[in-house]
Amino acid sequence: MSATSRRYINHLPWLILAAAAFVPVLGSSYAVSFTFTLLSALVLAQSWDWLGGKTGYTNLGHFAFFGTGAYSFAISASAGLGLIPSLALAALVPMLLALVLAFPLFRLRGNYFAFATLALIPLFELLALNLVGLTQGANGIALTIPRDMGMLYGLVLALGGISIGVSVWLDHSRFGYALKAIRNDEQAAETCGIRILPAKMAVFALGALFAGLAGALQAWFLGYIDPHTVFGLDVALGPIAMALFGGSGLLWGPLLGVIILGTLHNYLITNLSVLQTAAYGLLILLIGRYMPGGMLRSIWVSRLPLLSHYSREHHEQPQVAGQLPQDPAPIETVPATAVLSSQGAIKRFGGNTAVNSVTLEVQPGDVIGLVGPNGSGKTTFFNCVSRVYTLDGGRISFAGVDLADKRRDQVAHLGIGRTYQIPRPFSDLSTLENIAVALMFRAHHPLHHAQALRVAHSYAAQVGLGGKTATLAQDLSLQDRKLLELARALASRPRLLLVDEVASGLTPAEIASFVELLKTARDTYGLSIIWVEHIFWALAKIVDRVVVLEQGSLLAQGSVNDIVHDPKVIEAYFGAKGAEKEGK
Ligand SMILES: Nc1ncnc2c1ncn2[C@@H]1O[C@H](COP(=O)(O)OP(=O)(O)OP(=O)(O)O)[C@@H](O)[C@H]1O
Repeated sequence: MSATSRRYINHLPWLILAAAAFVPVLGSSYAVSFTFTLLSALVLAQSWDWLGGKTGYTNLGHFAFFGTGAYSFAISASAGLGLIPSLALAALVPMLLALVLAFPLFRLRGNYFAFATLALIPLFELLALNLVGLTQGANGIALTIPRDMGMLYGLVLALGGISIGVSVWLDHSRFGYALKAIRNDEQAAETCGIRILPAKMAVFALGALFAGLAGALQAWFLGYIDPHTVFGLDVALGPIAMALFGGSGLLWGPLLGVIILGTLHNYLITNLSVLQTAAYGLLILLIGRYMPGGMLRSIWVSRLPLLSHYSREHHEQPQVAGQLPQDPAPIETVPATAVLSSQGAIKRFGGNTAVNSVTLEVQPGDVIGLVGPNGSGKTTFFNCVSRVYTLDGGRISFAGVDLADKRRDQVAHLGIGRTYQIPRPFSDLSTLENIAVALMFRAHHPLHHAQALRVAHSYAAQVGLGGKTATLAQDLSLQDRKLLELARALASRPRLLLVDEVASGLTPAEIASFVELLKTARDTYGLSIIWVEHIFWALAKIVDRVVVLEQGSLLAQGSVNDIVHDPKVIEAYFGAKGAEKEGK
């Protein structure tokens, strides 16, 4: 196949959209109505996917915003408000509604979120039925504004094009990366400095705005709405099924789903009227069973050389020639005061006191080894510092700032970076994108997304991942994922780095090279480090002091040599007999 034909195939979806512009010129009025319905479904499916596919929240109640937009438009147009103000209200009301609903809804995750949003649809249908003064109840509203099919078609086409433009923008923007980070791991996203609730609210409201406008156009197109037409559960899930069918999270997934399922739905309605819903449902079940990621991700599409790029999510991989672009953020001077101060910190889980009155000070440039038997509270202490947990007593402050009322992203912005015992990179982002997220959302000198992606190369090279910048984090080995987490944490430019059990699962050579990396990081950035580790020989190479926890309490602290010979520590690790043996 020639390069030109290949280029056409690459731009096929845009050509399909462009072809839709000619339907009113060339097609029958039936074709215009049918394409209008498909475009309206495209706006709904595409806007649903910003929260569903990009952010990982299954919002089954997206249609509630469609209905709210339809009613806002119908009510204001019937009140003689005029086309533009009525359309503006149809955008504004669902958007404001989404912002209000976001507070209770985003307290939920996974299936709970999905079911809570599903409940919105019957709830809004009931409201529309009962707020008779506003909605005229079951009688519905007949629109007085005359139908202008040319304008309607132009508006829905523009809205469809803009909704795809928004999806493209999300793939190339800082905001889009925040959503992808949230989809992967909310806690890790916060650790990179992302404020997750406003990001989720913004994408929820944006989707509601588009759904509301689609509802307004549909109301105008139909000339009449009643509660069931715009809030009916039988139609509400259609656009979601379309996005899932085509390939949720992929740029062209919703469009493909809309074309195939929309056409099929239309065919079944006209040819199989009694069984059409059952046949449609069966087909969706079969697709879910045999192509769980949607059609575009199915093996036969992903293996076709010409179509395979449609089955992959967009990843940015700017190439850098010659010398790697260095981070423009200046290295901060090391402060004179204590970096971290824990005064009598207590954390309980029911009757289990996991951290018991721990008092500890970390001075600028200190490297501290935090050790203790399994379950002694080391990770819980880290989680208290990074505000995964709220203290039950005592106080932890960083550079004099009490962390008690800080969110996780604020803790990250103050200058605390961390890694996790089981690495938590953003699995479906590449090495480069993982690091770039930290560069985009750090407090100190945050970078624009394009620059962040270029500078990320130098952090990847620093930890030895220079040859794996395009590899998805989920495809990296355990050691590489740990290195990636270190690079991501360093890119945030922390002043204190919490490193949680890096050595487990690594070979001695890998551990030794990790120690060298930590030393370089300490010397380059003037970092303070607390390293939770069981392997004393590794700690001995770098730490200034070892702090021992046992059953949540601080048992001892001192040099590595003092600690390994301390009978209390030996007893904590090996029991009384071990201590006796060591004493002999
Ligand atoms: N979320 C939680 N809910 C209930 N108990 C918890 C929770 N997290 C930790 N614990 C308990 O707190 C205690 C300390 O656990 P923690 O993971 O902090 O120990 P650790 O010293 O890091 O252990 P390891 O070396 O095995 O990682 C343990 O008894 C653990 O079971």
